[in-house]
Amino acid sequence: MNAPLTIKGVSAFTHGESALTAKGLVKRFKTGRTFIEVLKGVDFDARHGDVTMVMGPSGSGKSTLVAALSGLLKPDEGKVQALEAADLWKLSPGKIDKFRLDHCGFIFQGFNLFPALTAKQQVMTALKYQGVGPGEAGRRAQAALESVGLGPRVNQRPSELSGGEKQRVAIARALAKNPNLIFADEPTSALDGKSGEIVIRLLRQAATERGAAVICVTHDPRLEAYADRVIHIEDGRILDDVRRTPDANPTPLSH
Ligand SMILES: Nc1ncnc2c1ncn2[C@@H]1O[C@H](COP(=O)(O)OP(=O)(O)OP(=O)(O)O)[C@@H](O)[C@H]1O
Repeated sequence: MNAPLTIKGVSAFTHGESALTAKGLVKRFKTGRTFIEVLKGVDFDARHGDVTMVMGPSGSGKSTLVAALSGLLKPDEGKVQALEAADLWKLSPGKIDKFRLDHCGFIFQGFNLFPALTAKQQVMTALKYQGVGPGEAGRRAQAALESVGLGPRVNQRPSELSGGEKQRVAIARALAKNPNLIFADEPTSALDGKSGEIVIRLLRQAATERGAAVICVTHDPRLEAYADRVIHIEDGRILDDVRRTPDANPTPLSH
């Protein structure tokens, strides 16, 4: 699958082409009087069309790594080249925000939905921030929600949705803007097997069909079946990095 793709806001790219390259990432946190080094010189890269899983024990630095790669948390040392940004952390804070808005989709554990908004309004709001007009935003929000199987739920608020449905709204919101980079941090951990499977399949689809580079932090070894690459991190260092072929028929997560 090598057809060049054109995605809104970015020049054509090809499956397998580099989407993001980080070199020598170091992050320290101050705890009391001492500093703990959570990332110890991490080199990382991700390609268009790949689902890259980041796995490792609790506290190993996975979320910190994703935050540093995605412009959410400035590393103390190192460089992140992402899409056309040669050095993300050299950009002004406003430009980093704009980069995230234009190119990144985030799917985190807590859903981060606005309690007062319906599913459709959640997705529309994200698109409006990007400058999409209300009519177009409405159409794209409806389509995104239908694509995650929430067509009948578009007018429901978070309190009226199950955990799995909320996570699907968060995915629709992240995918509606056609992001080139998708960062997911434990996207299935709060979900039952069936909902988790829908979520990981949608991420797989975004990589395969749209050429998004999906970077997914997980504890769940069953998600490996959907990955093109599995990176193990321990104590702030990458231990191994294995390329694989995603399973054609992964075992259902509900089993
Ligand atoms: N803002 C912070 N201030 C101080 N320490 C922090 C901060 N954020 C993270 N840490 C510490 O950094 C280490 C790595 O945290 P991180 O969240 O990256 O790990 P993780 O691998 O994602 O863990 P988990 O799988 O439990 O989510 C942990 O020891 C954590 O306590």
